[in-house]
Amino acid sequence: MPIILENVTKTYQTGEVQTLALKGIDLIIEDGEFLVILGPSGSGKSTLLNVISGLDTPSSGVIRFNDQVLTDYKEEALTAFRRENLGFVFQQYNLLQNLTAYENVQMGAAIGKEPLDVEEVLEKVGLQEQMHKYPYQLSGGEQQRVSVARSIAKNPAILFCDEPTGSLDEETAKQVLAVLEQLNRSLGTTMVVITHNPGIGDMADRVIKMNSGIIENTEIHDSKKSAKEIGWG
Ligand SMILES: Nc1ncnc2c1ncn2[C@@H]1O[C@H](COP(=O)(O)OP(=O)(O)OP(=O)(O)O)[C@@H](O)[C@H]1O
Repeated sequence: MPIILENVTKTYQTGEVQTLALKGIDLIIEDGEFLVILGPSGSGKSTLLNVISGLDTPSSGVIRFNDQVLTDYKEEALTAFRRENLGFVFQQYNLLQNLTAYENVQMGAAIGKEPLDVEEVLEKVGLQEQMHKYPYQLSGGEQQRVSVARSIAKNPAILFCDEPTGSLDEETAKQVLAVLEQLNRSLGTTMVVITHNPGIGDMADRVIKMNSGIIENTEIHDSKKSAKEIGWG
C-alpha cells in the first residue's frame, strides 16, 4: 500500500513569523520499502513524518494511502487510520513503567485488527529471555527493542521511526537497527526512518535528503548493507 504525497506544504505561523517547513513535497513511499530520511536540524524531517503519518495536517497538498485521501479525513477518521495502519518509534522509549516488557507489547497488540503473537514478536526482537522484566530492569537498547516490539505487534503496514537510535551507543544502536532490518524483511513492514546519522542510510532502499523544506537529493540503493556492516556517525 504505497503512500503518495503530492505537492505537500506545511507553514507554521508563530505570531508574526511564518516558517515554511515543507515547500511542496512530492514523494511515493513504496510498499515494503526501507526509506531513510536524512537532513540537518530544522530541515523539515519531523514535520514531514508528522504530516505523512497524520499526526499533523499539511497546509496544502494531497496525501493518499491507496485510494484513501488522508487529507480529506477529519480528526477522528485520521486517528482511526493511524491506529489501524501505522506504528511509531521515537528516541524516547515511552514504555509504561509499571508493566513488564510482555505487557507493554500486549498493549500494542491489543489495538491491532490482525495483531501478531506477543511472544513471537518478543522473540523476533531478541527479548524472549527478558520478557517478564520491567523497563527499569532493562538496558536502553533492550527498552528500545520493547518499544519496537510494541509498535510492530499490531502489525502495522508502516513503521515510522524518528531518531530511533538517538539515545544509544553504536553497538546497541546497531542491535536495534538489525531488528528493524529483520522486521522489514520478514514481515514486509514499510520502514520510514528519520536520522542525523548518514551511516544508517546505507541500510536503506532509498535515502532522501531534506534541506530547508525540500527534498534536495534522492539516492537509490541496488544493494543494501546490513546493520552490522554500516559505518557510524
Ligand atoms: N510547532 C512549530 N511551530 C513553529 N515552527 C515549527 C514548529 N515545528 C517545527 N517548526 C519549524 O519548522 C522547521 C522544520 O522543523 P522540523 O522539526 O521538521 O525539522 P527537523 O529536520 O526534524 O529538525 P531536527 O533534526 O532538529 O529534529 C524548523 O525551522 C522549525 O523551527
